[in-house]
Amino acid sequence: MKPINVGLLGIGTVGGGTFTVLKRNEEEITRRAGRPIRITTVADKNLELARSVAGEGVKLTDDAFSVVTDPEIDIVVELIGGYGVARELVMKAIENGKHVVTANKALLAVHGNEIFAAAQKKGVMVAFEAAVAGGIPIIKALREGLSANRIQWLAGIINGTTNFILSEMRDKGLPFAEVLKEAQALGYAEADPTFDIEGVDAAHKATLMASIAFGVPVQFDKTYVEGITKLEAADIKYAEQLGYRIKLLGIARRREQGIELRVHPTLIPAKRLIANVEGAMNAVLVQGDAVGATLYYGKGAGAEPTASAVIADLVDVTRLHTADPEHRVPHLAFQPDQISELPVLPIDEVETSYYLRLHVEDKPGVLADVTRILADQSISIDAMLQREPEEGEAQTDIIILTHLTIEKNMNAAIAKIESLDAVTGKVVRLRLENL
Ligand SMILES: NC(=O)C1=CN([C@@H]2O[C@H](COP(=O)(O)OP(=O)(O)OC[C@H]3O[C@@H](n4cnc5c(N)ncnc54)[C@H](OP(=O)(O)O)[C@@H]3O)[C@@H](O)[C@H]2O)C=CC1
Ligand SMILES: N[C@@H](CC=O)C(=O)O
Ligand code: NA
Repeated sequence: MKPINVGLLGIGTVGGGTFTVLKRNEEEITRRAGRPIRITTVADKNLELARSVAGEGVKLTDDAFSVVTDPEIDIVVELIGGYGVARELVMKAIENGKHVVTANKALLAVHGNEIFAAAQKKGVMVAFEAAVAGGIPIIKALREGLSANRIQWLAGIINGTTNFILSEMRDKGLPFAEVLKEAQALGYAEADPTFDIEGVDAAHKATLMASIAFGVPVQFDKTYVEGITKLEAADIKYAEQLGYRIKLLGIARRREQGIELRVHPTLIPAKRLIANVEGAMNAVLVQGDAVGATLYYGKGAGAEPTASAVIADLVDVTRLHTADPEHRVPHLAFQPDQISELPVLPIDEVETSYYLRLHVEDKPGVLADVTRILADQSISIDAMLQREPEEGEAQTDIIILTHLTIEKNMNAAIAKIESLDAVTGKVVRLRLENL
């Protein structure tokens, strides 16, 4: 059968992995797709590197635009990354009637509405399994496997770099900067690693999952984002003492008034499966009304795990490209004319439990003042831990875990607690989910 022709843009970590796996498993992939999938052209800025990965028999160019306009190319695989040239290339590819496969979550989280609308109009597919949780087929699960369900919430460890950093810091006591360098060397980190450590990459992925789960437009600008750079070793230690682990979670939850969409370090009970996801591994929990809780676990970054998702998309697109565009699974799972208006709630309206660390003077009455302030905001306490002050020490830490409350009530309580004379410095506040 006539091969389907693929143009690959960017032969770095994921592009290289895609090339290797496609070649290694060529026979099985062909049998699954129904026809050979051939990368006929590769565009990369570094032609020497491209030649060393692609070998002979593949056309090489440093002009990616010549690939997206090439009439011989059926599918464009965009693995350059970023919002700049990648956006122009994807839009141009769509304009030229090419299907697109991309791992670029940043691009889709920011420009997804425009890109999916253009693809829909042109009758082409934009497939992006690799963009969320790398090799884990979470897009497939959300778009197709769980289509009978009203999805209530999802929560995931969806950034391998930060999970790797948190694991190595906790288990080996290594410093942040050293572990980040290792994550970069292993190919996990984004070109700009602040995207990883400041939670932006996880927010891109959470944004995409929320749109598919709830049938709302892609709204990265409404997502609350907090990374791991302000996390302190003391809080990781106190959390452990109270039976919790801290993970950077992407959370999307349906509430009556709207959708919670947030990324932040989160305390999770240490016994839960998701609390034990270590290193660069990813895991996503999805709660559907019919199926209950489901958990997806695997490698969320790295050359071949991500290539696994890119190639699965290539197989899907190869199978479906002759199908009537109206009868394909919609990009965001719901029919485009039935996208919901349900708003994304501001962080002030989010409902969660909290971990608070207060640095206080060790004198009578402080605790009574703090508990009164919390009670005034209708916040009830679940657990408390007070560190015994060392010999001669005048100050100590109090750790408080609360039951569910609304973020704005917690903000008001924290402001009042910080104004107490006996409380020094800022109150450390982390969110806690009893998933
Ligand atoms: N690495 C991972 O584990 C994962 C990555 N992703 C996503 O996959 C995409 C690719 O990531 P990754 O492979 O890690 O990135 P790399 O930086 O390793 O690869 C990108 C490649 O594209 C090349 N490139 C840059 N600009 C152009 C251009 N204008 N024309 C042609 N080639 C160009 C780069 O060349 P040069 O180096 O010379 O600039 C490089 O070889 C990103 O969107 C990323 O977010 C998704 C999941 C996991
Ligand atoms: N930088 C990302 C790569 C995959 O999306 C991560 O660390 O998870
Ligand atoms: Na995936």
